[in-house]
Amino acid sequence: MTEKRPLEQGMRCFPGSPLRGTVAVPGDKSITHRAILFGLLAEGRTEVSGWLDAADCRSSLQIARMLGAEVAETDDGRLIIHGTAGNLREPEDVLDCGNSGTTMRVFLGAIAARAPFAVLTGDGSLRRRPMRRVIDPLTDMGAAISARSGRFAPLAVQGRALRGIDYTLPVASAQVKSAILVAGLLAHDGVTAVTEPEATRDHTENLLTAFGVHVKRASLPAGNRIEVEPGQVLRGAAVAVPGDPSSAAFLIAAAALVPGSAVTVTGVGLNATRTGFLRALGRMGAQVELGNLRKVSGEVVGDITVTHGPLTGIEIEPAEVPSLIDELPVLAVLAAFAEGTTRVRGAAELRVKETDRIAAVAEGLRSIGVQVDEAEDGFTVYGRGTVDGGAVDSHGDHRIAMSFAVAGLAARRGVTVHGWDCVNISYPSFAATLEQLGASLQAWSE
Ligand SMILES: O=C(O)C1=C[C@@H](OP(=O)(O)O)[C@@H](O)[C@H](O)C1
Ligand SMILES: C=C(OP(=O)(O)O)C(=O)O
Repeated sequence: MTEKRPLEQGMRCFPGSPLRGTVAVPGDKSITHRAILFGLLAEGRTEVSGWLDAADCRSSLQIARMLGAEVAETDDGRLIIHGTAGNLREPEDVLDCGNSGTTMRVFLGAIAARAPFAVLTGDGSLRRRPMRRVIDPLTDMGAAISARSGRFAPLAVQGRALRGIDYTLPVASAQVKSAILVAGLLAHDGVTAVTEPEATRDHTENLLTAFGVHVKRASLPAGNRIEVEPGQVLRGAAVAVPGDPSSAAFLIAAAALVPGSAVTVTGVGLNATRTGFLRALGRMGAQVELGNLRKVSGEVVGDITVTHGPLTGIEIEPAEVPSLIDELPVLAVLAAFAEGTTRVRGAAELRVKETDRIAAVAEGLRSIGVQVDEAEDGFTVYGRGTVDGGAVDSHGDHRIAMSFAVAGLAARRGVTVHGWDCVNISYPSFAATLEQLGASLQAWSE
């Protein structure tokens, strides 16, 4: 799990003054990836405001350019994309997805249907993540994809005319759902239908609609069924990306933990497939208020205000896991400061993220004096109201680094996070925003 990483930043996070103020968070990572991909596939001009300028989305942007999109970045932070109308160019070099699972899996759906030949790779973490989950259904659609050891990146793809598929997701994954829907849309013939037994984030469905695609959605006893007909043209669109609720979760958690805090995070995406963390926090007894609710580019957006207060342990049920999957590490930190036991089950997917997040959460919590049990599909945290502190390894995983930074703001001795650079994957301004709210942090080079 540990890789030697040269010249990284570390971060010391101390308990101190209350966190107070009103801040915004950077754009939603999932929506930014999709806006870039659909801008590449569309006919005409796509304008993306509020996009997430962070390493993962830069991987998507670079790949979109290599596949033929013309992209300009304006001084006021918009992307102007001139699309290819689905005629992808053969990239001259390997497509580097960096650390981004979403880039590799979702772009693969388009590449398998339309790029003459392409090779996708990524960093050491991404090259260990499972790819059969996208390779198998795309192969059933007629795709020609070769993978290292049959299941890992690098992936070599020879574009083919694909046919539609009727597919039930074996794992609740929005990335897999999106890859299949995109491939289905670009297929030569046949309707594509995806059934998801558990609801996953539906930004692909919402954004395709904004690009003029007819997406049929039904809620059936077996789960959501989403259908697309091939041959539909994506038309360039104006997309306003809301703030990322998964990034906001760290600020919200910090405000809930640090005595005397009151923080408002504005313009956050509140799509119900993403708000499981807020619901869980409410069950823990936190004071969470939503305001200024509105709809922007097909997504519900609003402001979240959180004030500090005592928390109690809760149960996270398997069915709610997809709605808070990326927030589970920071929820584990909240659980450590709560009174009582918090149990998470049905979250085996955490083991195949940027690192094994179950192992990393358990190791990190133990390093700061918290009792925790690991299960194959989750963890149990024994909260005692207070936490001692210590030093934690991020394992190069942005969500682990930020979760333990939050712990440091409330732990008696603070927390030192080794391997801080990875925060640039999704939230480069995280430390600056915490400091703006009044947090005490100290960076150093390792
Ligand atoms: O579709 C997406 O944008 C994402 C889906 C989730 O992954 P899975 O599809 O692997 O569940 C999530 O963990 C990831 O951060 C982003
Ligand atoms: C799992 C994540 O992203 P990805 O799968 O795109 O690497 C994440 O951001 O927590």
